[in-house]
Amino acid sequence: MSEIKNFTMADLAQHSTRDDLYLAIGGKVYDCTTFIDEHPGGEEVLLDEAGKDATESFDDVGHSNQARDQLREMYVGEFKNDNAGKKDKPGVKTTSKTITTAQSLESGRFVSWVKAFF
Ligand code: HEM
Repeated sequence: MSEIKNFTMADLAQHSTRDDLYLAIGGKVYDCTTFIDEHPGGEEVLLDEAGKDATESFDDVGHSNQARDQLREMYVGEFKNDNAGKKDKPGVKTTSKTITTAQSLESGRFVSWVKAFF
């Protein structure tokens, strides 16, 4: 009966319109459809974040405790970010690969310079 619904990134993205607007904040998913007209910060910012993880933008504003309390009424489930971590890893790999390639290029050049000299 009171089973908790889990939302993946893809599930959340299904609710990204003005008439069906979910946001993920702090690992929880909220149905903000009716709240959109009441938001003191306007509808535009909510529409921008619709169907996404809005944790950062929500925190950046420094919302009051009253704002956080309002969230409770909109709770619909837990956010299971299946993309967590995946985003960063390729970037890190690329960087270290670039450095390695650059370094080996450098030493390669140095070796041929030494060979040419002698
Ligand atoms: C369902 C989620 C949200 C709730 C319940 C909520 C609630 C509120 C409340 C009650 C205020 C008045 C000030 C305060 O009490 O802190 C406010 C202001 C504001 N909110 Fe939200 N908010 C939500 C999501 C967002 C998001 C995702 C953004 C994205 C940037 C945002 C941007 C703002 C801004 C810019 C203001 C300041 C408006 C002003 O001072 O002129 N809010 N919000």
